[in-house]
Amino acid sequence: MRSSWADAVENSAGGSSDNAGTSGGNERSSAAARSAYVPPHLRNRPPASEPPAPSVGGPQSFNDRPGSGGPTSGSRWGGGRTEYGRQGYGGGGGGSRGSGGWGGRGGWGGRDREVNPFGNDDVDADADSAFNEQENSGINFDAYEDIPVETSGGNVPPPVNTFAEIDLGDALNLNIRRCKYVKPTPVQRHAIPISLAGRDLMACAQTGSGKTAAFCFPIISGIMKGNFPQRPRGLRTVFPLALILSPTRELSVQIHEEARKFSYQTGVRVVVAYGGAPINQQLRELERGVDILVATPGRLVDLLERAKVSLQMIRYLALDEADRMLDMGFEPQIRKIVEQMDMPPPGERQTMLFSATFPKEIQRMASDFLSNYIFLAVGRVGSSTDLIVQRVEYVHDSDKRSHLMDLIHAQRANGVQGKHALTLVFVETKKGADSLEHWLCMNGFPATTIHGDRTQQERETALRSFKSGNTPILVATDVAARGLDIPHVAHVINFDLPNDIDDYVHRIGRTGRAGKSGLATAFFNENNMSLAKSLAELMKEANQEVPDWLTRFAGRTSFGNKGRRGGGRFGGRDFRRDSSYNRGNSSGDYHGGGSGYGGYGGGYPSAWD
Ligand SMILES: Nc1ncnc2c1ncn2[C@@H]1O[C@H](COP(=O)(O)OP(=O)(O)OP(=O)(O)O)[C@@H](O)[C@H]1O
Repeated sequence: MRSSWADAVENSAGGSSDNAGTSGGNERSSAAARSAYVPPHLRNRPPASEPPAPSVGGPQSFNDRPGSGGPTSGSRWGGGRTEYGRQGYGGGGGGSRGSGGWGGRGGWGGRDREVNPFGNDDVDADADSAFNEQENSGINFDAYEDIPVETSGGNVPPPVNTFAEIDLGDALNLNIRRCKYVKPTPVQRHAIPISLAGRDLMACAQTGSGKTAAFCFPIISGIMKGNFPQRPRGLRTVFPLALILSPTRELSVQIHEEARKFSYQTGVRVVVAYGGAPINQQLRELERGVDILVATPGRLVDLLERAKVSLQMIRYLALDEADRMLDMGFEPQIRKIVEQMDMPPPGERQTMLFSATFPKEIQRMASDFLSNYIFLAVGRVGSSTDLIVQRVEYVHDSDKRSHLMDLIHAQRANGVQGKHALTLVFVETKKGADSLEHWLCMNGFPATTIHGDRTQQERETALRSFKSGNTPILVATDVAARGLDIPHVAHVINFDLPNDIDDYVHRIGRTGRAGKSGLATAFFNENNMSLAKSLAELMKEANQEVPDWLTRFAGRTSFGNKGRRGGGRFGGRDFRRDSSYNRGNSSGDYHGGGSGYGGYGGGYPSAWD
């Protein structure tokens, strides 16, 4: 235990045992309740029942739970915090500029006016000044300059250094300037030319490094410029050209918001569909036209079974958090969507898989969805960014709460508090999240929680209150571990460590994003021994100080460490380069790519940047 933090620890303020069970709170839990397959003759009937529409939340005290009390004294922490709920996310944007260039149910219809997602009127002037100042949203590009990049696959298109080098189209370029993106991040430098060249891609890049834009830009640009067959008209079924799948509702909402900014005034219409929100509202948005559909798998399967969406015109498929989408929880739904409905097969669509982590076994499975693909790794697969200072402290379960309080007090004493210092606390169970949130509130720390047992409206309200700084502590299960881009998360605390090192990587990746620094603290004890080796390795790779006691635990193989991160810092990432893979695929054309896939050291082209 570090003395600087541990010195302040006093007697435990009451133990909690939040470690039991598993985390939940994603589409997995709702998947079981999905309606059964609807035969064609019953399709297009109105759905039998709808989930109730979320009510508009009013002002609430302290956190987002009615009746949740707590001390009201203290400068920033006490007092009645308010969260103002609003209607849940309904789907695509609001209107249209009327280009409607793709017929059928794509593009913006003539009647609608497209709402400006940048939220100001004088966007052009704003964009120009931002461009001229050569400013950006604070991203520190120097932090990324020395990151090694590996690509493997045949005929890899060269990377670019600027957005100007790529012909994304004027309207999209203007939006990039409106977003204040001055130059591409490393993953964007490589991934965008690969995708624009029409190649399938499996891309692995660190958390917070700009993967969303890396898959959105080529899709939007491709739809803007593409010459697609007329989509059927007059049916109650819509035919999107692109599908972006993500594992959680909140992440789908976030991707939708980003994609709407990137596609503003391009004529490309983006709609989101996710579980827990009224389906009718989403159907209305779909019927107004959709080019890019962002969805969670469960809600999409529902829409497909109701024949409200057809995938037969899909030209672009992107899986964000692809390893999560293909793990045991989601794989059946993903296979159903991608392989068993009407989506064109690999080779006839372009497929892009993105994540910060990509275990080999998942890569192997993912190759089913790809054709002659390029593998791109920016930094080591599954590594954390050096921008995050990682601390790990030995804390018994019974001491965790008092230790947490000490950390938060220390933050306050250091002046790191308020709107610009949000703290995200990860716990293992939904019950544990509720209990810790309640305890924090009772002790004068404004906290809220997000997990799978809360209603979608509660989840959205909690997230909004956290983002705004009204409730600067968010207690979360893994539902918030992936993809969420929340500015000002200064500290991620793993109150309960996850069982899998990749989950740890995603959790701590909620801080230290887009070139900014962050802090991650983990409470480690005897329950986490199986993580000791991979955690010590990960920290070492990221140039972090590894406590001696953790190194000792890591050295004890009897704790069942998997140690699957071994093999050198920058080597052996594309599973196709493994000798075992090549033994089983001596033809070398497993991916339909024909020649060039000779495996590691055997003609499998690999380039380092
Ligand atoms: N070229 C750029 N210039 C400046 N900021 C950028 C650029 N590209 C992306 N960003 C910003 O960087 C932040 C992180 O991007 P994004 O959420 O896409 O990361 P990510 O790689 O998908 O992370 P995660 O692995 O956690 O999902 C966002 O706030 C985004 O707006």
